[in-house]
Amino acid sequence: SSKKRGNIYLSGAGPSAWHEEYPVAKGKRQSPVDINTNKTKFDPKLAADPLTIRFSDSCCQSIVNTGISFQVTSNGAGCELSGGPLDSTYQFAQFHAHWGAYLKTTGSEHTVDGVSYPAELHLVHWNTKYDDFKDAVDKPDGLAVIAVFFKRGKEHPGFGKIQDLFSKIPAKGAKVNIDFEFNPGLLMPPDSENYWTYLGSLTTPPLYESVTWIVMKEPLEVSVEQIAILRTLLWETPNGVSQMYNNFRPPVPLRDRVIRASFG
Ligand SMILES: O[B-]1(O)OCc2ccc(NC(=S)NCc3ccccc3)cc21
Ligand SMILES: [Zn+2]
Repeated sequence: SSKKRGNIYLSGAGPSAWHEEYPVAKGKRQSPVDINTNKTKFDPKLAADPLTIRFSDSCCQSIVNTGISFQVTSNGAGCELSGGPLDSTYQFAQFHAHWGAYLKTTGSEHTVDGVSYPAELHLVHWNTKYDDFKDAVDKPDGLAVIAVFFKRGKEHPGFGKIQDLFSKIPAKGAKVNIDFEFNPGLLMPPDSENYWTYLGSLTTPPLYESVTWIVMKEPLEVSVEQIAILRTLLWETPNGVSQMYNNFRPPVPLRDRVIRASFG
């Protein structure tokens, strides 16, 4: 039943079976991938035209439980991305995350030299050459996503303000307004100059090959309790409603791609 199939990670064989319904899952520019730092290529052009990341205090409107993550949605006002690998201006649409299970080291989608982080944040932007997000979402240059790894360390009070809303979105489709100022720029690591970039895809069905990935080299520190709080979100599983975790796609083959680095 559709209820049973509700959870794309836990129904059937999970991510390894997605190709049955979405053949593009075995495509040439799928994500996530392992970032083998011995095979990345420094591109001085990326440093010559620095990535310009602009966020504002007034750009986050609401938070929703999508059934596979939380999602903070934005009308994009004053939040734009350009430069670096991008040939156009991209507007901020939403951020969400992927994470692992208690006491496990997995959780992120991208890995670095085969190593996972406990969680990975995605800040999603769409190319303003298109009319809107839905028009951009399946175009080869349609989306640009900033990925920020989470690592266990000191508490991140800013992210904590978003997590305080989790109890208000207990089930798939639940949504509340964000009635305080939250600048997503708070979620960027101290050094956001150093990143890797490559052409890839959505990491969840429909897996559109429409994403220019910008993966920050430096992780963001959050507390171990904050990682645990991610798992207090709830989702449907074949065995009923339970804690949300392991909502990540493991890395897929890089195929004929080179990951470029903005740093030497
Ligand atoms: O790979 B990601 O998890 O991180 C980056 C990212 C961006 C977007 C999505 N998926 C979306 S927006 N699907 C809904 C939708 C699907 C098709 C049309 C409109 C709307 C997933 C990811
Ligand atoms: Zn994502």
